[in-house]
Amino acid sequence: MTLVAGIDSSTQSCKVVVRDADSGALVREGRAAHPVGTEVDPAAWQQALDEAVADAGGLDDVAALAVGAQQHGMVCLDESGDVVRPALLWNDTRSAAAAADLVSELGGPEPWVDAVGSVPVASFTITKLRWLAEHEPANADRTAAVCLPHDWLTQRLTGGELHTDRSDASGTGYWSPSTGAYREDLLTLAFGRTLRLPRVLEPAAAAGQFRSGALVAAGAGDNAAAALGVQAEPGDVVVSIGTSGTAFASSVKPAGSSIVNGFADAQGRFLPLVCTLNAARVLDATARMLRIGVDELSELALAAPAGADGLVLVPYLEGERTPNRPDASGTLHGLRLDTATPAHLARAAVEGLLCSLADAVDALVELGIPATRVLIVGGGARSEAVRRIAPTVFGCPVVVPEPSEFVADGAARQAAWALRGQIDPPQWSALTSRCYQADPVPSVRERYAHARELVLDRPQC
Ligand SMILES: Nc1ncnc2c1ncn2[C@@H]1O[C@H](COP(=O)(O)OP(=O)(O)O)[C@@H](O)[C@H]1O
Ligand SMILES: O=C(CO)[C@@H](O)[C@H](O)COP(=O)(O)O
Repeated sequence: MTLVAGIDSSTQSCKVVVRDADSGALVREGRAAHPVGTEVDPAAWQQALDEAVADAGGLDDVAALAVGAQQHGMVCLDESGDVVRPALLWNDTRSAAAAADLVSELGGPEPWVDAVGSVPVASFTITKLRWLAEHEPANADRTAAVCLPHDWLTQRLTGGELHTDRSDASGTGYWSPSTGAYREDLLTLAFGRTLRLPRVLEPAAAAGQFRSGALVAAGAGDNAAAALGVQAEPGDVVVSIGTSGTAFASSVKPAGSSIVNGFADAQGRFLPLVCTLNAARVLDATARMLRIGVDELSELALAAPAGADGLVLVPYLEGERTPNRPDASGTLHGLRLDTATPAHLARAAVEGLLCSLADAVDALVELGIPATRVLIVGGGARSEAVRRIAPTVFGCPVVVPEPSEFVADGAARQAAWALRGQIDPPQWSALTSRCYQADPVPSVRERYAHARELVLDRPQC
């Protein structure tokens, strides 16, 4: 049996899967936690990767591997390749003002969509570089190269040059998915000068070799890797409920708007995507407030009536990216004596999270992306309440594949593809999934849409 490994270095943890290159069957897996926070020393990712690899029984017997990782994070390197400062992650909103400045300096949102497929918000690397130039000039001066989490880890595995792939390059704000070229003029606009950038590899290319001799494939941003992992079909919109909430679909043409990020995918196509900052951790936070676990939260939510008798949670607990409200806070509307119960709060949390993701799916549909099926993946998809309430909010049946580490799975599938050198990725066994159906309850989204406009920004401290 030929083995391949896939790595998911995501916001909260690092996961490793080892699979059969031909059938995709899972052979073994491992994981390790990442530090909390939106600013992380990349050495912590390396340490978690080493622990997760050990937990997965090592990689000595794999023939190829690839890294999927959280998108956008800014890893600055000096002339010797050493890290200049802790990486700023995709969910760090300190560069929100820099993002607004950059949008206006280029003449508004449309020129950005034309140039790089997306309008940069605080998540995008380019806005973090502007922030660095403005707030930490000494660190900016020391910076000779910039790369993303998957690029950095890939380089640590190969010991060679910096490489990236189309999907992660498309989240920087200085690479165009339409032309496949860097926009060093935009990097210069943001940072004042250009920097050494990773070489952008085609989907099935190799970045180098691991110390064991195994092939290291190009890797990808985590959402593009998940798209490879779920083997989505045309008409499928994938909704991922991890630390971030994302809705995305594969597209043969580039597609972006002021709300939809026009990313590239990991198969030579495109991946229009909408991302929110608040997803599975909305459930974690609500469970914490109620002093219960997420399984009990799910039971409570299912015990309350649809619409929670008018209690609405707008879940902007980390500010928000879509809509672009970096300073917003979460808000609870409709509190009355009868709705002041744990079950109502649990229901409002699940419905609020799902309403924000239904808005994300709508933004894709408005751009002409077909949504025949909605597939739900990510840690939050393990919640029975999420699965059963989702069709009432989305207004359509939802398909939930048997839980798996889809980002790591997609990275493993890419590794098998690069190893075999075929035109298309290998077709692995179809996923087992379950379809959830329920009557839509449109009033839930209507009330949420009203409440969404009423959130307050966090007070300045
Ligand atoms: N049964 C569950 N119900 C609700 N949330 C869950 C459940 N299992 C895991 N989670 C949540 O999923 C999140 C992790 O999901 P994951 O997709 O691995 O995130 P990421 O890739 O961003 O690190 C955590 O916040 C965790 O609490
Ligand atoms: O910023 C985005 C997508 O644009 C996020 O989806 C990150 O890629 C983080 O992903 P998770 O850790 O939540 O999987």
